Amino acid sequence: MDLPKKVKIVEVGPRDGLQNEKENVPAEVKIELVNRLSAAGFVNVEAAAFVSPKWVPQMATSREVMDGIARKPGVIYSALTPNMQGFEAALAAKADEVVIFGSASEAFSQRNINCSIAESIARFEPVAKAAKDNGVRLRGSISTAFGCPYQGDVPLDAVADVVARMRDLGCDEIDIADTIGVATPRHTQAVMETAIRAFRIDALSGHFHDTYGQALANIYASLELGISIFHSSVAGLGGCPYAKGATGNIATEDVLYMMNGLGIETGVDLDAVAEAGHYISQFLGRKSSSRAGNALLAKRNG
Ligand SMILES: CC(C)(COP(=O)([O-])OP(=O)([O-])OC[C@H]1O[C@@H](n2cnc3c(N)ncnc32)[C@H](O)[C@@H]1OP(=O)([O-])[O-])[C@@H](O)C(=O)NCCC(=O)NCCSC(=O)C[C@@](C)(O)CC(=O)[O-]
Repeated sequence: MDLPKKVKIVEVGPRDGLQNEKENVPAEVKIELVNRLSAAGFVNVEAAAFVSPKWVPQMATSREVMDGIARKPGVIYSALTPNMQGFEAALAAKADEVVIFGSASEAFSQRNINCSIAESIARFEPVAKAAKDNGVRLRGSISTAFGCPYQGDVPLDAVADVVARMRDLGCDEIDIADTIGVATPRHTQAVMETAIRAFRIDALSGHFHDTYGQALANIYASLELGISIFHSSVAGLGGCPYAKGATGNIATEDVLYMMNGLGIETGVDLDAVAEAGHYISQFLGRKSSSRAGNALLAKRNG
């Protein structure tokens, strides 16, 4: 199959990327980051999570962030919402899209959202209905679709089951997430083919962490199947608080460099993203983990 000519990159750095930072990242820094990212051309930026601040303290500034960003017309600003309390907060903060986040592994579901998979779907039902009633886009995210830090292997049937449940809730888009970055290309294709049998291919996305350095290869393997939505984090920020040792998402700059080389349109300005990556890395006091981002900045600086 030919590779897609155009892909959508969902920038998840301000949420997935920063949620695990030990040091408090002030709202104004997050706001500046989101503004730089929307200016760079992303049509979807994951900016907030309305979750319990006891569970994920870094996301406690989500309302401030949503209130402070300069909204660019046409950009979808997304927020995670595990339950109705989160949905009400996201609605009040004018999120364009809410994300219900479940798991293909029972053990991870318990650690991450303190309930079983079946209980999580029951919690998502009113959120999904409220999203539809209020004209808010609904995205479903499925963690540990390729492996679980607590349970190990995750069967394909378990992924198919959660994709079907998210579909039946009315999700506009469904993310297949490699939370701990263990997938390899053929495994990626097996999981994605399973998801494609249960949901529209043009609304399925790949969310790859880069723990074992496989994320770009997994994105390429997904492109070969026709998947055309991918998540990534500027400067490769991130890690999940409930997946010890897992590194960040694949760096956005690296994905853009590959897409540009393949002649696949993204609508995003790689240099502007590299600058945004430099901005947040300087704030955090460490080097960006994006190879392409670092190479571009080194070239710029002579
Ligand atoms: C789901 C809960 C809330 C259940 O947590 P719980 O303790 O079972 O919930 P509860 O309903 O019993 O409520 C307990 C307390 O939490 C409060 N609470 C309850 N809900 C909310 C809310 N929405 N916003 C703010 N506060 C809330 C509630 O008000 C109460 O406060 P208290 O009376 O004790 O003061 C909790 O487990 C939680 O917040 N977990 C957060 C998990 C999380 O954010 N994980 C990281 C994001 S997922 C991820 O990164 C993976 C992804 C998406 O990127 C894809 C991938 O790579 O895999």
